[in-house]
Order: sequence, then structure tokens, then C-alpha cells
Amino acid sequence: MNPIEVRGLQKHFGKVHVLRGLDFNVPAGEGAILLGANGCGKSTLMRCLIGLTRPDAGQIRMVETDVRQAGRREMKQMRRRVGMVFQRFNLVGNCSVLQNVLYGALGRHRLGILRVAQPLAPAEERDRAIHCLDRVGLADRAGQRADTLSGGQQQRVAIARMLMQGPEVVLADEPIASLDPRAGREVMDLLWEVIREEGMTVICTLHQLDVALAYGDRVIGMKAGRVELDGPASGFSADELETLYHGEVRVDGQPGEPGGSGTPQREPIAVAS
Ligand SMILES: Nc1ncnc2c1ncn2[C@@H]1O[C@H](COP(=O)(O)OP(=O)(O)OP(=O)(O)O)[C@@H](O)[C@H]1O
Repeated sequence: MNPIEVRGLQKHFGKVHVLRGLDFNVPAGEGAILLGANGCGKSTLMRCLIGLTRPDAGQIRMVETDVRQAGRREMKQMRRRVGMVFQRFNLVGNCSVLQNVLYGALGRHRLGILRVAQPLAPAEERDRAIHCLDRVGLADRAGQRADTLSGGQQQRVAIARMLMQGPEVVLADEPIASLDPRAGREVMDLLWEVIREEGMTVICTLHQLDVALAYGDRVIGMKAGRVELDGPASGFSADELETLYHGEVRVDGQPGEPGGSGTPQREPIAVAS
């Protein structure tokens, strides 16, 4: 069984038909890049995968969990196995870098916050958190407030927090959209190194076509609520990917934005708990 399986997925918001019958699997260890213009339905798909939005029809299996049928407990167990990386990092700015990484272990402990809040966290958890920070090159910043770091550094802390969680699947929602091109490349290099080393399965939404072609094993391109193209990244040219941004791209019938393959700023999906 694949860690991510989607069949016939449909979602409406009122009269707007946002997801129009999506079908795809992501096999274990694959890094899939999800592309598509603003308003084509990417975030709605990501929210459905993690159980934050209820589809109208179709099936979703995430790490063997039937997301549409799962009760609270099953959903919580599934979310422990699925890490998230967000456009705006979602760190607790007034907490230390180390504390933010420790929060990655929150879902693993029955006593929750009592096991991960810094004065109470056992030495082995702190050591693991330092090890994760070391992996992203920021062990020397452990005691610093998270909001004093640069954007690129904050995203590296978010990757360390994801490592601390130890998920099998990672959903990354425009992880480099808030970063300049150089910091964005560094973060993509690190994220891809980490997920390869750990053998994680990934869906990563991006708006930069060159980055998608450079990193993805696979590209899934959405247009107006449908999968328009899907295949190995090596099989697509930048011109083919550009077609995702032309014509009727949005699900709400509004015109697409000129230069639509740019990097929009918007709210992240939400924190999975
Ligand atoms: N909770 C909601 N209620 C009503 N409409 C929604 C809701 N969430 C999304 N939509 C609508 O669904 C459509 C697709 O939105 P979605 O955020 O999934 O697109 P997207 O491809 O992620 O765009 P972007 O790249 O800008 O994030 C839009 O028309 C949006 O207004």
C-alpha cells in the first residue's frame, strides 16, 4: 500500500467545485512536487489529506488510515505520522529554538506538554532535539529566541522540528515562498537531503518551476481542480509546466493572475496537531 492514496476526490465550497475528481498515489520514498496556479485547489487538497477539510466524495488513505472514516483517535495517530512544513514556518516566536524543536515530539507523549516543555523535558529528548538542530546546522542557536533568526534559519528550525517528530510522510506547503532565492535553494537542498536520508514520502507545493524540475522525482500539476499532468519531473519541460498557469486555471471562474507562476503570500494551511 502507498503512504498516500487519493481516489475520486471531490470537494465543493458552496457553488464552487474545488476538487473535481482527483486520482493519484505517492509511493513510499517519493518526493512529489504539486504545482498549479493560485486558486486551482492545492491547499484544499493538502487540507483534505490531513483531515482538516472534509471532502464530499472519494477516498483518501494516508499512512494506511482511511481519512474520511477515521475517528478522533485514528486521526490523531495518522497526524503523528505526517509532518508539516509551512510557508511561514509556524514557530513559536517567543520560545527558544530548542523549545520549538522539542514541540515536534508533542504528539508522541501521553503526557504531552509535560514531556516536552523545556524544564521538564527528559535529557534524552533534549539530546535528540539538539541532534536534530545539529542536522540542520543550528545547534549553536539552541538557546536563542526563534523570532530573532532569519527566515531561512527559521525554516531550518521547522525542518529540525519535523525531524524530531519523525514522520513517514511530509506535506510541505510552499516552504520557500517567504524566502529569497538563495535562502530558498538552501532550504530546498536541506529539506530534500533530510527526506532522502530518512526515506520520507513527500508532497511539496511550489510555485517555482525551475525548483520543481530540479528537486522533484515527480510533478503533479493541477489546473482548475483537476490533475492536468502527472509524471516524472525529468519528462517535463519548463514550457509544459507553464501551461498550468494559462487559460482557465482557477476553480472559481476568476481570471488567473498575470505572471501566475510567481510566489504569492498567503496564510498557511494550519498546524496539524
Ligand atoms: N474554507 C473555504 N471556504 C470557501 N471557499 C474556499 C475555502 N477554502 C478555499 N476556498 C476556495 O477554493 C478555491 C481554491 O482555493 P485553494 O486555497 O485550495 O487554492 P490554491 O491552489 O491553494 O491557491 P494558492 O496557491 O493561492 O494558495 C478558491 O476559490 C478559494 O476561495
